Amino acid sequence: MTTRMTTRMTTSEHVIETDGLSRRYGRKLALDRLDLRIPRGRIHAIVGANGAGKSTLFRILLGFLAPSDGEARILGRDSQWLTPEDRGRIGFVNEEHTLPGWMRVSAIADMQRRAYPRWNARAYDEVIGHYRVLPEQKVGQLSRGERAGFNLALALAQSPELLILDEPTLGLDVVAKRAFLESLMYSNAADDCTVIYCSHQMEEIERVADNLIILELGRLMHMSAPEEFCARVSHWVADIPFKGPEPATIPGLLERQRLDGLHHYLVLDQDAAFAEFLRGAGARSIQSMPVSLDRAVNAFLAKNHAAPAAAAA
Ligand SMILES: Nc1ncnc2c1ncn2[C@@H]1O[C@H](COP(=O)(O)OP(=O)(O)OP(=O)(O)O)[C@@H](O)[C@H]1O
Repeated sequence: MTTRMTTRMTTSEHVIETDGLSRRYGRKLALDRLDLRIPRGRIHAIVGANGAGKSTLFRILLGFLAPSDGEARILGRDSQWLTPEDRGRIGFVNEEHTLPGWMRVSAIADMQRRAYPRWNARAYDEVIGHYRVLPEQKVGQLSRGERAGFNLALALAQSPELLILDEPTLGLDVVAKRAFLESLMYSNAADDCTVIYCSHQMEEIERVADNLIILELGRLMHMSAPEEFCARVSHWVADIPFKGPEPATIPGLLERQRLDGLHHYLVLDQDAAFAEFLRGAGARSIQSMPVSLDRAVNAFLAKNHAAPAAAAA
């Protein structure tokens, strides 16, 4: 009795739960004992370098791939045993925007309306209204941006509890990307569901995400509000004669550069004591400044820094 109650409570709090989730492809470990809890509500961004394991994670969560070890639950269900009803509670849009090119927009929308009992025509109209998509057009005739918008309209009209967007704007130009983000951010339907947004586009993450999840080599490296992550990374500029300190001795070093005779350091988890370190290395002047999310995440990923995961929000 107690166990069942606990299970139910956990499922209402988290849309995604993985415990020791691993996935091997031959000798390659794509997910490495991943423990991830994504709370219900809001927009969660998953970022990671190429090969970090994001697509593998989604494929397991959607039940298309089996774990090698561990467990994955989505909306409280074991991802390997999803029923059609469970799947109806999950919307999924990826970069391929795979819909039959020969079918008309109106025919697909009708088909989806019949397939999903909680079909929300207002949400569909609201999102598709951002695009110049005509009902009589065939999917194959739509531009990439229109196809992305059409997919988003279909996914949101399904009234999903969870919407997974896996690089939805890949290959779109700046105008189409903006249209996609705006139609997502201003959709009332998106307010009612938890969104998981996977992208390499940091400016998109900056605009939409309430929670930033960083994966690296199949492991959880960080999870917090984006601004909290930004606060972990600082940029220091020091006027140090000659070479400056040895990289291996610089605490938290992510990235260093020498520009116009000044030493620039991007460091992780350093406070005022870092100025002391630079002074000790012979710095005559020191300046510190905040960094953008884009720079912070890119430097973090490039460094392959083995920081412990922050506590789940
Ligand atoms: N079918 C497969 N067979 C062998 N190795 C695979 C297979 N699919 C993925 N991998 C490997 O698993 C690792 C994780 O791949 P995955 O596609 O999940 O990463 P990703 O984070 O989605 O990358 P990207 O950002 O480039 O899409 C990679 O090293 C990849 O080479």
